[in-house]
Amino acid sequence: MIEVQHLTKRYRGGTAVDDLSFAVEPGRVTGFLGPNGAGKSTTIRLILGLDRPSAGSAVVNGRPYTSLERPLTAVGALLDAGDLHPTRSVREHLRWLARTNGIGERRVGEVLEATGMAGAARKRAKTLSLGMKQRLGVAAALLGDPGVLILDEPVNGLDPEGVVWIRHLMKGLAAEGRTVLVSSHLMSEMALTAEHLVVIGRGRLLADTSTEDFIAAHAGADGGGASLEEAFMRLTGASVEFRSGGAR
Ligand SMILES: Nc1ncnc2c1ncn2[C@@H]1O[C@H](COP(=O)(O)OP(=O)(O)OP(=O)(O)O)[C@@H](O)[C@H]1O
Repeated sequence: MIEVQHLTKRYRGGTAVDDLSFAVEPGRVTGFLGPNGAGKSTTIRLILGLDRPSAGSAVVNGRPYTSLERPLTAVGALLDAGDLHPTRSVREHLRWLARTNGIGERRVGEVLEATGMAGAARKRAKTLSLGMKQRLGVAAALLGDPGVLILDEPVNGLDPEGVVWIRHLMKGLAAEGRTVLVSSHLMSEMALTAEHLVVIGRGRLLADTSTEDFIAAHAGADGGGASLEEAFMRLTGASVEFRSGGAR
């Protein structure tokens, strides 16, 4: 379980996360949505102890991430899939992570199989496609068999087979009773994957509800046939900071 309470992060230029409170429950996939610049990545960085909050707190299983003894066995995270040592191979990267977290060698083989990366185990990081880097990032997140998974834009760069694979993977992890928080801009994919949504805009909480209720609550005047994309755009319209010319 992830609990965020009155979380605030101010930068010189403004406030990225503004008095944000929500909880991510185990046993379901929670989609973390918001327009560009809404504060999703900053919130995730604060949960993972990669940044310090200006105020408020974020805890995983009741404890700040930085106080977890073997963090990879509690929380698996995919942030920037490109953040790899360029000349290290796929297997070496996972071995290094396993070694530094007290995780046995056998688990490396298991996550390579689980992510479809076994055939690419000897490839160097710099030669991987974006989709393969994403798969390696997911493999690293799964390495410690954690009860909590945080995935920032995991669908980026995946081919259609990969999109279906990650969808089933996330649902399967949630069905095992794990806590799964996933950020994405792909509303059609989120509609298929996330049972619950936390939606933010300009660093503030806009909605914390089931996907079904979210769509129903923000349906158009006629009420029928609304998609998650339409509901999202209706709710976040006022929070969008970057709008392309000609867009409504
Ligand atoms: N290190 C930083 N210094 C200053 N401002 C920052 C920093 N990191 C993020 N911000 C600002 O905080 C706000 C939130 O950014 P963040 O990356 O968290 O949004 P996001 O919801 O993840 O956006 P996107 O969907 O585009 O990835 C933005 O206005 C961004 O410019």
